[in-house]
Amino acid sequence: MPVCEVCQQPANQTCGGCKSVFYCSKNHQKSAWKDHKFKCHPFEVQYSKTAGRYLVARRDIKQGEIILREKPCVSGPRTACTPHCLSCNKKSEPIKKDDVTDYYRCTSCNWPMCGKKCEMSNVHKEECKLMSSNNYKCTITYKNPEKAEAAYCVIAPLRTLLLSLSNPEQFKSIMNLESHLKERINTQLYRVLKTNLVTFIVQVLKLPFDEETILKVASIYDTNSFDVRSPDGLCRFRAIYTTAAMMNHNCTPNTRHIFLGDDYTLALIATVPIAKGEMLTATYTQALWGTLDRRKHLNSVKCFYCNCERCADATEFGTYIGSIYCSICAETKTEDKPMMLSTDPLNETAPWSCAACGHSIESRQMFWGNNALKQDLSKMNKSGPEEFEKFIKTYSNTLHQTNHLVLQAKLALMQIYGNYEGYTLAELSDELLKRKVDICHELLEVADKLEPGWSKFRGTILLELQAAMVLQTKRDFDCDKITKAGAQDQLMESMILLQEATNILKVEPHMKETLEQKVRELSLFINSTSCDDVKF
Ligand SMILES: C[S@@+](CC[C@H](N)C(=O)[O-])C[C@H]1O[C@@H](n2cnc3c(N)ncnc32)[C@H](O)[C@@H]1O
Repeated sequence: MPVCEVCQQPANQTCGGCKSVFYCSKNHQKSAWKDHKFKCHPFEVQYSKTAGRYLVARRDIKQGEIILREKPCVSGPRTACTPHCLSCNKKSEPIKKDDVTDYYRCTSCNWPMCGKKCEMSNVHKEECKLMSSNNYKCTITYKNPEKAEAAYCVIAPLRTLLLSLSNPEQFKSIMNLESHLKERINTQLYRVLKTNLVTFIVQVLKLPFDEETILKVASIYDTNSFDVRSPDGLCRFRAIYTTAAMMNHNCTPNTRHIFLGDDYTLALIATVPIAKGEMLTATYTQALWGTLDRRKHLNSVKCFYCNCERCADATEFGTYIGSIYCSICAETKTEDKPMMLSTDPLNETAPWSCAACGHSIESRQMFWGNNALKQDLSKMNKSGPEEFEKFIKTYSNTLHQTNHLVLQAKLALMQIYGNYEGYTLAELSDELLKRKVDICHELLEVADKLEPGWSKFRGTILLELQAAMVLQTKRDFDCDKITKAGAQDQLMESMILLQEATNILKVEPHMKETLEQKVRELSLFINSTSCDDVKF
């Protein structure tokens, strides 16, 4: 018989939030809430030999439910980044004084900061005192503001090490996280850290930590930290959330996370219904990467090979996102040209072959080909559609319509058509408007398979799609391509998409009001179309 959390007497009522504690009465549940609310999670930590600790649902979790809210335990700049303020993490803006351009700098330690307020902030106080008392001054110069500065690699580990004095409990919980130091220690990055970071902590700041502890902290960051960005994209840093860090990876995750408020509280959201006993998963990679790239990335930055259902399926749930057309069968005139597929997707060295003609290539050739085209994509002029459209056309004999590189080009096009200068929705020709709608449909079909449910990816596509569809309906009606009843049906269809986009995205910072406004505007418009004399 379970016992009451408060009085230890037999209890038959359970907390509905976590289903893990019991109470004998409503009164005792109420009195315990002020402490329990910080521990009331609908999940628990379990362990497996192959994947370490992971989170499992203790009860059924609804789609869209916020599963966890957690404040960062510790945070700091990324290992190498362009100058950012050490306090508010905002990208540093140069200022011009007496013909000299430079950043505002902390008057004690010389690190680029925003101004006096940031310089005096609590987050910077301790590290600044320590650096100044050891006569250390930051040597970053204002030369190339876009250069990633390796000097930033010392700050986040330093802050974590200082926690051992100011908050030993928190320090302990961080040191308890997976580090993979053994796998990282002989890498190029850790050889550099051994010189830079360890020297800085031990010799410059004269702190009493050994090399292993210092590198373990760096390694814990690399394994567990979240890449945090402010909604406007100006602030970027990494932070450790010790509970969320228990979440394992899956290439088709069932959660997504957002950062809320000035303190960047992490909110974890269920993107699909999660049944009691199921693992809660996040993705540590990109949905629009093929299996070869995802598994290589996970192995190099998180030290494991993913063996999830998507990785094990050579077709990646029928999307064929990592595949290319067979070069031997390329001339086939049919709609379904044969594709090259990995003969063993969980083995990155396995050859790729064509089921139709048996032609086979080494996986390294796939890597090289992917890398070369990825480089092309990354260098493209992102302010207009021309280069992305040309890319898709140029490689249409090799890359099929849902190949990952083509999808990345289409994602860029979805954003450009309808949003960029010269390509706003109203400025798009009928042909380009149709192009936008078609691209959105294609991306949505892939998103439904690879990031289903309430993922941000699906929400964003739905929002773009409905806006383009509404305009297309107006234009089609105005030139008598469709009847009024047909137009109303299409608008209702757009409304369904908009409502789903709203459900998915309204939790994102600053999105709720804009989305609700869009729903109001579209419903007013739909109502107005029922008048007899309507002109759309
Ligand atoms: C952020 S931690 C997650 C919690 C971790 N399992 C632990 O015990 O602390 C990331 C590490 O978990 C492990 N991991 C996460 N997802 C995994 C998966 N799908 N398969 C195997 N290991 C995984 C890897 O060791 C990875 O570096």
